[in-house]
Amino acid sequence: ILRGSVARPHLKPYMASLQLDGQHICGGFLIAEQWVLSAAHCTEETDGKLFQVLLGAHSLTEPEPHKRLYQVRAQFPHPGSNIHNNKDDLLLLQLEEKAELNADVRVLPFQREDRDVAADTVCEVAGWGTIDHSGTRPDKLHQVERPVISRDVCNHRTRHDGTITRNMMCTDSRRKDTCKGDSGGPLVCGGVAEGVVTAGSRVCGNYKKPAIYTRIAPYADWIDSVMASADG
Ligand SMILES: NCc1cccc(NC(=O)c2cccc3[nH]c(C(N)=O)cc23)c1
Repeated sequence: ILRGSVARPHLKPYMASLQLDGQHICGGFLIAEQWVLSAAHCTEETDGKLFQVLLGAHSLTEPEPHKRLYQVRAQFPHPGSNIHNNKDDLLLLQLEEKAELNADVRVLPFQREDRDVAADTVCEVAGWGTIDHSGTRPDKLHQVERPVISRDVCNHRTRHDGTITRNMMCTDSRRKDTCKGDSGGPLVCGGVAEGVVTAGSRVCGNYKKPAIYTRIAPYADWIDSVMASADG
């Protein structure tokens, strides 16, 4: 998160850190007791290894009362996701067991009504992604508020030039923005997850490249079917 602030500890109890060998790779969030939603692109450099999921954390390194690292039973990238574009950039992770819910570990509801969030709506995004252009990685969760921009503005020739589909949404990226390592985290508007951070053009903090999110509502049926099929 560029030019945001340190989040209030454990006030975003749905936040997950997807890790490999103890290193934060991507964000994610708890959508059910045994399920985390993130971005499919996060698996690009994992060489087929399964993530571990850290829940209940504010600091990535310090001991905290309800912090716990969960093993992942299975990962389900959306079948339409691919390395060449941002389409269907969603990843479902089934935890090895149900997460223990408490004050620091909570499920975040996601939007099921497929209707665009109005432009200028101020939403919030959090993550342990890089906090400056030198690529400094924070120990503590950061957050930033960003206004939604319309798909027409985001698709302007000088911005994302028509690549933003109706399954994506954008927020203004002038100065304050998401960045490397924030992918997979939720864009929260009015207490509901409306989008999932996608790296898009990988650029951070440049107003010409607004941040891109995969809208969740269009994928509610896919999410429900994967959870139902795997839960048995
Ligand atoms: N503001 C939009 C936004 C949201 C989330 C992430 C990103 N930017 C990256 O993720 C990124 C940036 C720079 C080098 C990079 N290399 C790699 C990589 N996977 O090798 C990713 C990146 C941008």
